[in-house]
Amino acid sequence: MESRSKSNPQLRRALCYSDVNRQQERSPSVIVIGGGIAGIAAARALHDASFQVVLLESRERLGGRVHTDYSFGFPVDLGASWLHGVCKENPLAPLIGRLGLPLYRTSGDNSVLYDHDLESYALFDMDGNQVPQELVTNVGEAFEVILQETDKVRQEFSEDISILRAFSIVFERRPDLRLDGLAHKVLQWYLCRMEGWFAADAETISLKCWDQEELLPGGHGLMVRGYLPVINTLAKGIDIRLGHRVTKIVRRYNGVKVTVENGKTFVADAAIVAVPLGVLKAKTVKFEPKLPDWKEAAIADLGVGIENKIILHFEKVFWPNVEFLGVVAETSYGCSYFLNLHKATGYPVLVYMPAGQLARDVEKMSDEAAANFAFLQLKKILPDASNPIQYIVSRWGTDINSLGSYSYDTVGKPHDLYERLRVPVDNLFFAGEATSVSYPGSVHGAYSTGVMAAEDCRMRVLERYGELDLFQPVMGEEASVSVPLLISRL
Ligand SMILES: Cc1cc2nc3c(=O)[nH]c(=O)nc-3n(C[C@H](O)[C@H](O)[C@H](O)COP(=O)(O)OP(=O)(O)OC[C@H]3O[C@@H](n4cnc5c(N)ncnc54)[C@H](O)[C@@H]3O)c2cc1C
Repeated sequence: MESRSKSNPQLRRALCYSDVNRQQERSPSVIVIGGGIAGIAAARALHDASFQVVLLESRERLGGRVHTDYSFGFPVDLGASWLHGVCKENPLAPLIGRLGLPLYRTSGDNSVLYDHDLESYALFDMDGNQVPQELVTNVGEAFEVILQETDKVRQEFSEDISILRAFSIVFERRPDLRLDGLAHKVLQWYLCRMEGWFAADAETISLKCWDQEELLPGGHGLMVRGYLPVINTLAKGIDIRLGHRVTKIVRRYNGVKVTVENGKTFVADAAIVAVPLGVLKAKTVKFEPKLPDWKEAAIADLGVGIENKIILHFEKVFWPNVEFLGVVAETSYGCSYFLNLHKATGYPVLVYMPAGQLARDVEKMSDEAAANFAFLQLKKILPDASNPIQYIVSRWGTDINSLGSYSYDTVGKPHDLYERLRVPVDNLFFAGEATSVSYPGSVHGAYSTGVMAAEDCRMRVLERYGELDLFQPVMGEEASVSVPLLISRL
């Protein structure tokens, strides 16, 4: 047979063709739904493990809640912009290091409360007077004591309550911790930043669970050139279909059938569902048979918060040379936060970041009104501020591709919801930030869930094929190459 094929090129071609065909028939296949960091990480891993992979993404762009915009002529992130955990243990560190992407560290602290070091705090009252640094530091320390006291409340109460309720119990018990005047407003600002971390208001954040996520060492670093290069690198060579909004996922014992908006269908051995929690909550993707009750309950019970960015581009810098400008107020709702991108990138840009109810209210405005609103907050502290020359407004809460910014624990719901969201259902695997038990609401957490779902899927599919040793493990050489991170503080 072999010698015959050598002597007859036509027959040899035919054999090769049928070999390829057979190989392709045998090659396990997976559909990845959602082209955010989690979906792309899963697709990359399975592609590298010789699976046939197709990734279906509803938008006309990749990245999801990683969205680097270049319309100002330089990169600005409308979604994620920090690497939380600037250290080699961060699962994204090898890739960021290899790409030589610089990071600007805003904080060396590993807490969820401080994404900026205390010395870079520049807070102002509504009249534009800067709050003395000593007061900012003292109130910061008082805030930590209050949180320690809330821990005692947590131990005593069998039922979960909100962070806000816990604060008022602490103030009833420890009147000495109550602050007045300017100090009270600074405290509200700290609360406002805490709400920003969860993208939710203090009256909805769970006292039992607020500090359950893990924090990597190394503090918080801004991706100076934006997050998109990470997405683009991971996506290289993958069969990606943009503008493919999935509407239905049918699972059978021998595979899955996925339907997109225009009626086109895709079949494969398994699927990885990496759409946001907000999209799952909205039930715009139908599952057949329906998802088990425990999965549906987890989708319903886990919270999804809103944080937005209003990015203001000015002709030149007219603000103080600090990492951020904060406006303190009587309530956390009234406080403001402007990230000074000029510090990290050299471009004259301020990013206003409302969260929770304020973010929801700002989303009801037109882009122009939202940009004006942000500018008015700035005018309160810098009356001579010149008008922005350009602006961009994000709408993560109402965008049908996200329907929220990131997940958080709401009052009275168990912390194991993240795990329940992750657990596969037959040949459906789940990935995305809301399935990350250790690092929910983050890019590196979402990335890890993609890699993990890919590994679970690979094992499951290959067990069925009975060919476990034929394919490479999903974590290939990339993970082992270590290049140090480029970290700066200008
Ligand atoms: C304003 C903001 C600031 C943030 N800041 C930070 C930060 O500084 N650092 C950090 O670590 N994290 C941050 N995060 C969180 C981080 O961005 C997310 O945790 C992470 O990007 C989520 O990735 P994902 O893959 O789980 O989801 P996504 O990125 O949302 O990906 C899901 C994908 O599914 C697609 N999709 C939706 N519906 C369908 C459908 N029916 N069919 C097909 N595709 C569909 C979406 O278009 C999207 O591309 C921030 C988020 C926001 C919104």
